[in-house]
Amino acid sequence: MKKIIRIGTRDSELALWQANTVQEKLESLGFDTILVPIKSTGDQVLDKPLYELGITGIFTKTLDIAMLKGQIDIAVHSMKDVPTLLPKGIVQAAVLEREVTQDILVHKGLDFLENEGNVTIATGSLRRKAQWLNKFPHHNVVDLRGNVNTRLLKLIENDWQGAIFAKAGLKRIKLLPKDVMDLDWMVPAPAQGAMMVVAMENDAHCLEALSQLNHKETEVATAIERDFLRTLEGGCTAPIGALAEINTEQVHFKGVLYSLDGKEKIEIERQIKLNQTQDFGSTCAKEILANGGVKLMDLIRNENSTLH
Ligand SMILES: NCc1[nH]cc(CCC(=O)O)c1CC(=O)O
Repeated sequence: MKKIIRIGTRDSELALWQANTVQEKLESLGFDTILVPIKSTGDQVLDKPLYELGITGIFTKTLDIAMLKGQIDIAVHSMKDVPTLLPKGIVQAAVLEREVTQDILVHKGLDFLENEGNVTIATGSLRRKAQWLNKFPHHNVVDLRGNVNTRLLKLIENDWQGAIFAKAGLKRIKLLPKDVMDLDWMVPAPAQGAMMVVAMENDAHCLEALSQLNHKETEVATAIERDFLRTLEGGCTAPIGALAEINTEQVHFKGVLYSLDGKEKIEIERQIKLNQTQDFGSTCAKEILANGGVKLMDLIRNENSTLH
């Protein structure tokens, strides 16, 4: 009998769309699959403390646990939500071709850009908040959480001028409004717009199947961005953006670190040959750390610990 690949996914509309895409690709290659939607409650218990297994990401934790318990074979994630260090035993098995990378502002008219009055923009992301405040220091930025659908509803219900989203997410579930503002000046999150599929490192069958879904260019670009993030953050969340773009034989990289209030910014922009990208992301991060980044990261760590 053929082994059926159990595909674990969160149950938001975007997560299901992404898992369906992986399912269709595997099926068209001749693999048998089944979707296993799992509520992302994060409160399931294993016989070992989570930190011992290296389980951290709030979006990925539930699926990691299901996989370690043997309830699913593979899991599909938005790659930008995946912590840079994977839990023991779980490996990156495929990265799918990237969607558009940029952030967008969903708004109710752009007259606020000329207004002197109170402007309120909503986002739950430190990175987006810092970059917005750097450009518009007099605006208010308020917190906005929940999945994409919830956040769109909250924007409609509240008296805000706009909210920031990843264009890829809204495009995928066909909720991208006609007149959004592309924020091309905003540096996206590392791996934004890409999907990662993980599997158990000893599961040869799934690893072989998933290798056929891997998109090499996206894998290279996201590896650079995540190396940059891993070296810079050291396990703490900070306003960090990174984008590697490949044009034939060249990679163009831009990385930024902001203070939480957006007033300070350290950035790096570099080109490198496509065949020389080994350690490139972490080299760029080390340069930021040497240019005042160590001090800025210390400050962010202190402010984060007084907030929580
Ligand atoms: N943090 C939530 C999240 N994770 C992935 C996406 C969108 C898809 C992507 O960026 O790959 C989103 C929503 C958003 O940022 O607006």
